Amino acid sequence: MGKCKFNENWLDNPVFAPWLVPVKDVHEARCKLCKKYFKLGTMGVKAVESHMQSAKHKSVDKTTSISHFCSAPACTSAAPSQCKMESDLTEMKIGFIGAGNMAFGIAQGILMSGKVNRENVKVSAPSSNNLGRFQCKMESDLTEMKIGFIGAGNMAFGIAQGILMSGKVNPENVKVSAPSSNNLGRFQELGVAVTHSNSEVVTGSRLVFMAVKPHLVPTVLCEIAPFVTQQHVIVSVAAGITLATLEGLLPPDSVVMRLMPNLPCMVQEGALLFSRGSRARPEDGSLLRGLLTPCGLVEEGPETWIDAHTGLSGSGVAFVYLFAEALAEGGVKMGMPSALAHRIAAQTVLGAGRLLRDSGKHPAQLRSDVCTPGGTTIFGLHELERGGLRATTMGAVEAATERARELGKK
Ligand SMILES: NC(=O)C1=CN([C@@H]2O[C@H](COP(=O)(O)OP(=O)(O)OC[C@H]3O[C@@H](n4cnc5c(N)ncnc54)[C@H](O)[C@@H]3O)[C@@H](O)[C@H]2O)C=CC1
Ligand SMILES: O=C(O)[C@@H]1CCC=N1
Repeated sequence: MGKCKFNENWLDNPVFAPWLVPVKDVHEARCKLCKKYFKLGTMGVKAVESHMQSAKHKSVDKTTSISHFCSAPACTSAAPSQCKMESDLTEMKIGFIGAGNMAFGIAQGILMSGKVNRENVKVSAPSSNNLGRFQCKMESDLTEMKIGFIGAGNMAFGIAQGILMSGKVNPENVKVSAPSSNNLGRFQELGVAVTHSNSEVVTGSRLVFMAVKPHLVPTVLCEIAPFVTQQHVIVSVAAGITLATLEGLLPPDSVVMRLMPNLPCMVQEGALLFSRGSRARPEDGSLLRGLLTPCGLVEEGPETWIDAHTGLSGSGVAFVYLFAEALAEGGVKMGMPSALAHRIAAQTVLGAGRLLRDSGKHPAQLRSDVCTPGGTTIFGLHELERGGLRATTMGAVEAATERARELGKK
């Protein structure tokens, strides 16, 4: 999916106009009230709406709370004063005749305001074709959804932090389980509930992330199976563990998905790929995507890609860290203070990554842009080629992918 650009028309929206500012990078925008840049990612205007719904923004933008109702695309021409005439939105019954894109856009906008009660909205259409997304979207109002994590390790924390930073998920609706209290403190600091009981997480959640080490997944699935119903969505992040294994150990008709995230979800710059199990509907995929979008790039693909993504990106993060460490140590070897060299290496990796992603250029093109003929870079690149960096890196992705496949067979 392409990355969204800033649309000048958004500035005509009276709800956005008081705070939204375009910036040099067309894939970003700035909130002048929060003094914060935020990415448009693949969400476009939804990212703008999402920022507007964040706790931080709401805390500084008290004056526009009523006009948030107008944030749906179809409401952009309505003035805030018109909206204020509707004094009791929570009680109002709202109907849509027709379930097309415009109805969906308006419904989504008014529900995101949090001021309209989902139960008070009804949609009619002659066929059920378009109705699923209304049901899914209404049901999935993320602020209401109960989310569980089984396993309180690094990856569970990364995802929890990513989704909570969006402000869309209420920390009170999140619960995490682990057998010991060792890792639970940092979750409590996020405001989420903790327990030692996996079954308590399942019974109290609609969507459950299975985030234990792969070899523990079968044991934990058998433990929770009696509590899993068709209303649950079980999302495993365990490397290698296949959808067939997950479905085979849970009750028939369980809705299961397989997700491979990576650690930068923690800073909302993850790269995530998921696959739906045989009983997971497209709406379940949309639900997961909607939930995880604040964690970074979220893609859906066939299950055969998940192990490759594990090698390329799940593990790939560690390969990049190794390279960053080596860059810094090169600087130290050449006489630079260690702390400074590591700060510069981190910034170099970050800057190179952002330019690669945001320019859309092939890495070979950017590499060529850095190389002055007869200059420093080509001498350095020659050394890397001599050392087989490219082949070694491809081999690392292959080895990690094969290991994921192997884990899945156990
Ligand atoms: N760390 C990473 O960068 C990534 C990890 N993953 C996957 O995420 C999963 C978790 O990995 P990490 O978070 O790195 O591991 P971790 O070792 O940091 O966390 C595992 C957690 O599971 C808990 N646990 C152990 N037995 C349990 C049980 N019976 N019931 C409930 N919780 C139990 C542990 O107490 C710990 O909190 C693995 O399956 C891994 O393949 C996927 C992508 C990236
Ligand atoms: O090393 C592992 O097995 C996990 C999966 C991908 C990243 N960490």
